[in-house]
Amino acid sequence: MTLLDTPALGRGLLTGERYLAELDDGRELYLDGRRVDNPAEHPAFRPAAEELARLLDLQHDPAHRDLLTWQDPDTGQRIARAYQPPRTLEDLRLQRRSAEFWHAEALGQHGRSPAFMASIALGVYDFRHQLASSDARFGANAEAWYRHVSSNDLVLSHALGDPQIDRSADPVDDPDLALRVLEENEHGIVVRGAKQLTTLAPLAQEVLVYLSASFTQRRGEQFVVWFALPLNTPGLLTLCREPLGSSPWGHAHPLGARFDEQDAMLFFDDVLVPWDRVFLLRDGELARKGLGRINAWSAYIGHVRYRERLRTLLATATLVAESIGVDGFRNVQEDLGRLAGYAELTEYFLDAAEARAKVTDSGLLAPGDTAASRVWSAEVAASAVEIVRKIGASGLLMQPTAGDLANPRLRPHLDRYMRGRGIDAEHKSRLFRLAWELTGDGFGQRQDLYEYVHRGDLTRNRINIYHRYDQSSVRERLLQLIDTPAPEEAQQ
Ligand SMILES: Cc1cc2nc3c(=O)[nH]c(=O)nc-3n(C[C@H](O)[C@H](O)[C@H](O)COP(=O)(O)OP(=O)(O)OC[C@H]3O[C@@H](n4cnc5c(N)ncnc54)[C@H](O)[C@@H]3O)c2cc1C
Repeated sequence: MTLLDTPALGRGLLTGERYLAELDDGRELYLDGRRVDNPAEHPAFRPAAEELARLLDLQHDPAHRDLLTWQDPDTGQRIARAYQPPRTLEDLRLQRRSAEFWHAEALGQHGRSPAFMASIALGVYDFRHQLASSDARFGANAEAWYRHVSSNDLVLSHALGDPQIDRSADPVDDPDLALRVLEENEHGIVVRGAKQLTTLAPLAQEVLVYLSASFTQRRGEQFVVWFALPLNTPGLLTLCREPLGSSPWGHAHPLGARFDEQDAMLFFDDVLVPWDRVFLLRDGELARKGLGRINAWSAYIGHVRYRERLRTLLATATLVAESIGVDGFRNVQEDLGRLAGYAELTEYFLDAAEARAKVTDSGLLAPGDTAASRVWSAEVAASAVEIVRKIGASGLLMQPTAGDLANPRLRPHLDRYMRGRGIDAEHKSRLFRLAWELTGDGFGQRQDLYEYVHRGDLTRNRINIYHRYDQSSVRERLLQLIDTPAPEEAQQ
């Protein structure tokens, strides 16, 4: 059956159980040089997969179902809220509230929540008429794929970037530098190459492959392609990075243990992409135009997550400050105020995206573009983390392990000298380890790097804002002022 025959009713909302079972799909997944048969059963992936499963189950909880899901009036089927095509401001705000719920549960640590990727699938659906203008089949494919992923509630990942081999070279001269279309045949296109860094790929069901802005401007049209594939497609290899979620030293790594989404390199070993899964081919202009369009909702959902991450950093910094009695000092309160200001600003940006929402050519309501807020988010990310590190200082490192706390010879010393203000040594060590996970250890560093780069190249984003910002009226006024003699000059 091709995607175009996808029935209007899929298998419906995922349950945690179905999600975990479907990860056992025979995909070619590698960790540390070894093939992983089933990520849901592997100790490096299981905790994060189970956390996703727990959150997916909340969609079925009568207490949350109406917020997290939407009943499609045409089919009667419930789909995840993020897959709902929004037509009114109320629809958009419900998507925001639903994402707020998920990201509050995940403390802002899920960059690739299913909702984030669902909103990109929604963007592909919204852009279908433009895709059809390039090739009628591609518009129909985009619509069928959206129906397939939304009605089956699939967990998705996305891959945009080329492998980091030589950024000064052109793929036309060395085709390994970018994923390319090797041939077109009656079944589809055959692609060869790699994509660098696809978050959640080991725990997702499908990957959407497209291009970031700079890569759409390349010379060879064979490098311009958008498509989607299940992660168990023959010839598709997924290589994981080193896991960051577990520690040999036991207690209190609550974030890494639950939220290490994994990042992966994808190798396409002459992979056949069936025609019904191709959305765009050899059209750089359209790919460039499409990037902002298909990410309109994900930028909004991504901002909801960022707000929650800032709120988590603020609450952690406050708890740490209180636990060592520095919360009353002016300089510490100033830093906490700076963090609180960041969190508050993210809320204004979300309100602005709603206030500037526009109806697209397909009739959906897309959040307004607040590109400057995305640049700002990357700019302040490091300073938000820095505040927690500054307040926690040496305590972020020097905490007893579970073994230390269980040692009767050490324990009296720990209780006496490693307690905090009003808290015992064990609670303090758990709190500070969480703060270290957020801001210092491998997991924290990964989250920090994510914050800096995941919105795309900061330099390019700043240049884009500069180019599109309308300065004409103030320029005009300044030029008039320069050309008009000042009163004292006129009298001379
Ligand atoms: C944790 C994490 C998760 C991510 N998740 C995803 C994901 O799910 N899907 C996905 O597609 N991507 C993902 N990314 C990739 C992310 O989008 C890229 O890291 C980002 O776009 C920057 O690209 P790069 O890492 O290849 O850096 P490069 O492009 O290699 O840049 C390296 C440095 O060189 C500079 N540079 C590069 N080219 C030029 C040039 N032409 N002129 C001047 N300076 C230049 C850059 O500014 C930068 O400082 C993720 C990245 C991280 C770290």
